[in-house]
Amino acid sequence: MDKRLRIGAVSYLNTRPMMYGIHRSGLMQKVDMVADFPANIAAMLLNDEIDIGLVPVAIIPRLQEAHIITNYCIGAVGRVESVGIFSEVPIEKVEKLILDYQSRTSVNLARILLKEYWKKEIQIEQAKEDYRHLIQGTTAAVVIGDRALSQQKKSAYYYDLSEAWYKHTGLPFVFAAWIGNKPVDTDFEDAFNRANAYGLNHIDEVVQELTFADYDLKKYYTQNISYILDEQKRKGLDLFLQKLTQL
Ligand SMILES: C=C(O[C@@H]1C=C(C(=O)O)C=C[C@H]1O)C(=O)O
Repeated sequence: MDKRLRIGAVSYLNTRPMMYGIHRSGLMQKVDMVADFPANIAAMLLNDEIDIGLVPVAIIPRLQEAHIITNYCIGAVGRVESVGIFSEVPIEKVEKLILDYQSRTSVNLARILLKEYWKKEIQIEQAKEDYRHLIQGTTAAVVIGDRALSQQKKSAYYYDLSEAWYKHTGLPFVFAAWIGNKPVDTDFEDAFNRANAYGLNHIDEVVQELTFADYDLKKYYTQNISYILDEQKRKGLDLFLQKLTQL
């Protein structure tokens, strides 16, 4: 039986190098791809509407089975530039934090860092729809993805959560990884690895296809997002999952 695999990916700019490789590989004849914001891809994997997703790692404990596949992820070693707390006042003065409805990992990272790194208790509110106009006075918000790259031009203060994590733990951070909710055939995983690698080896071509005024994408893909899921990233991921249970 030849069942098509259903794959979900994050629709942000940060996945474009991976998508470049996947779309140019033979895999597209074997899979159905959907793209959406991270919280929606997470819900699809949890509901078994997809078999593999580039999902926020914070949902790993909620999956009955979580198989991390490929050697690639959406990670960062230090500043990521697209995940942060935005505010009009310094963090010491912030009284309320609104959490991005598109995120599952970074909103929990913000809560961990507020507790352990900034050592600050504040009122937390979950956003339901666009909320960035509410960043005013002592109300701050977590914003992720392309909107965060643009928000840096608008808000007076930006606290990069990957940088804060690095200062706090000395480890890289993994935001999202390719995760299957059932075992994945090794031939498929090998081909998927090659497809991701192909895209990451063609960053100049990826950048040429895109127009984005608010940030230098070549810099974003080569100095901010760190795509290789190596030992240090796995350590960072394990530590994050451990801290998540203590929230
Ligand atoms: C680095 C990023 O990582 C993202 C953050 C996620 C989250 O907070 O749940 C999920 C997927 C990633 O694409 C970003 O969006 O800028």
